Amino acid sequence: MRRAHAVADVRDAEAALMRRLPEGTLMRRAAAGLAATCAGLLGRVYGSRVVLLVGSGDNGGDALYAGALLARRGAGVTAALLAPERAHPGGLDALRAAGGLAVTDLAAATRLIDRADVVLDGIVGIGGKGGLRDDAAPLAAAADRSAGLTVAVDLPSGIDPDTGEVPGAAVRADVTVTFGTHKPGLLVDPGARYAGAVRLVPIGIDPGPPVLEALHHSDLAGLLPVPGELSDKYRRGVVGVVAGSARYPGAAVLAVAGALAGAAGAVRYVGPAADAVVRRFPEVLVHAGPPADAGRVQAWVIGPGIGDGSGAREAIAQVLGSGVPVLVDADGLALLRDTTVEPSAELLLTPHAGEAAALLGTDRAAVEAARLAHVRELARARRATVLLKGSTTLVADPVPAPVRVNPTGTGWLATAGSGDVLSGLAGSLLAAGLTARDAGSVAAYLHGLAARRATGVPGAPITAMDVAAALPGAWRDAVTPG
Ligand SMILES: NC(=O)C1=CN([C@@H]2O[C@H](COP(=O)(O)OP(=O)(O)OC[C@H]3O[C@@H](n4cnc5c(N)ncnc54)[C@H](O)[C@@H]3O)[C@@H](O)[C@H]2O)[C@@H](O)CC1
Ligand SMILES: Nc1ncnc2c1ncn2[C@@H]1O[C@H](COP(=O)(O)OP(=O)(O)O)[C@@H](O)[C@H]1O
Ligand SMILES: [K+]
Repeated sequence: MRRAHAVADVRDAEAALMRRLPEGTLMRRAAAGLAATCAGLLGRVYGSRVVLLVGSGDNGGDALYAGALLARRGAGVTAALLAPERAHPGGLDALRAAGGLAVTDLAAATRLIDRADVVLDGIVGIGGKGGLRDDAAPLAAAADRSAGLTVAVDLPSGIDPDTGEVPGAAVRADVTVTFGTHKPGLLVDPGARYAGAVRLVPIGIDPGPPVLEALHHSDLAGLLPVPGELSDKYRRGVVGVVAGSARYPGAAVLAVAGALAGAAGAVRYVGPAADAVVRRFPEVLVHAGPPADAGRVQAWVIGPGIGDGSGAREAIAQVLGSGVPVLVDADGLALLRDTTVEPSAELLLTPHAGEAAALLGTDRAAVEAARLAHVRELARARRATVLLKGSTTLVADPVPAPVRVNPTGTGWLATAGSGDVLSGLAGSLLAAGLTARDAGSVAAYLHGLAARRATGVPGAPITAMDVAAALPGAWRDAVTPG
């Protein structure tokens, strides 16, 4: 599991450790990791051109000490000081002693950036508030234009470390070297898009419980169910899928395709698209009446393509009161707004940003700009586990717990119907006994992995059915050791 910690907890942990260590130890550890990464990126350090963007805090100090280490190995290092009178004094002395230069003329610095092999962004780190200030923004733009690599120190300056919000201009890094632990803003869009490849340099801190966690391949085997010797299809779990309509039979087929690739022993389809479903998947049990008399299921998926007619309203009331876990997606989410039935078991909602915005009474852009805040708010308000889809998929619980962030996926997943496959898959995992939190995050992981397998390298358009077809291979990948 990859974990990210709140800035306040990082600061407390750093303070606790610093009390036990000689002064400057943590900054030296950070700078050594940073310099080693830069050296690896440069290949040959001797004769290379390195520009440091140095702000007024310890983030600039890290950059200066790393610059000193590179200068000692023969790099030509120049520091552009954004706040000359407040630049880290020890770092500045170290850089000068190693033969590096410092400039305060930012126009001159911009010209150096144009020709740099590596630009180190030490403008701000976890102390940053708001977007980049006016004097720093042109340097960030120059680094973006330069053919050299931009390496962010701790995090790209201008992104909010705790949320990933990007309120103004920000540095676009190719690589981010972060210290001690990940910061949430490095894992959540839009901030994550600015971070490039993230490398973690351990500095020995223990910041306690994380606020964000990302499943790793090695976590999947422990979460995915495996049938035992005494399993039968009912013990493995039956997932009921209420999806599709005469107008949208495809949504039913896609949700069922996802459900069949999950862990349930059987899929029971309920709705008016049974013919289309059985033609494609003869193994599915079908029922044309309401969910209440469809037979036993261990979890329901309701919503894709069901519309907003009276049958759909009745169905959602029935499944919410059924006493088994329910996943609500797509049209079902709109119906949820008017439903008075209290869910009688775990509830998992799977909105995209637009659907989440409608439930929260805000607009899509607001949700996309502050995904973490909105997914938490929706989980609290609806007392449900919420899987917010999109460029960064997040899963939040209604009770305080780290939010899960999905590390897999590809932009090619933004294709019609892929969300239906995801809801079927997650529902199938719910029926197999996973909690809403695990079902949602494991489904997002496998779905993203399947999409990557389907699109290949360098990538090409894929359909939702391609994603469903790639799920068994993704599952096998995920449980293969090593
Ligand atoms: N505290 C520690 O023990 C360690 C801290 N380290 C480094 O120290 C950093 C944190 O240092 P600081 O607490 O000094 O904070 P920062 O260096 O992140 O920034 C603080 C300074 O930046 C200014 N500032 C805030 N927002 C700004 C903006 N939008 N544009 C321009 N300037 C802005 C503030 O006025 C303040 O002077 C970490 O990110 C990390 O790089 C590392 O050396 C590891 C150890
Ligand atoms: N920019 C993106 N990058 C990665 N994945 C994305 C992106 N946009 C959407 N997705 C994923 O694609 C799927 C689309 O689901 P959804 O929005 O419900 O579409 P549909 O209703 O057509 O099925 C979700 O799994 C979502 O997380
Ligand atoms: K930085």
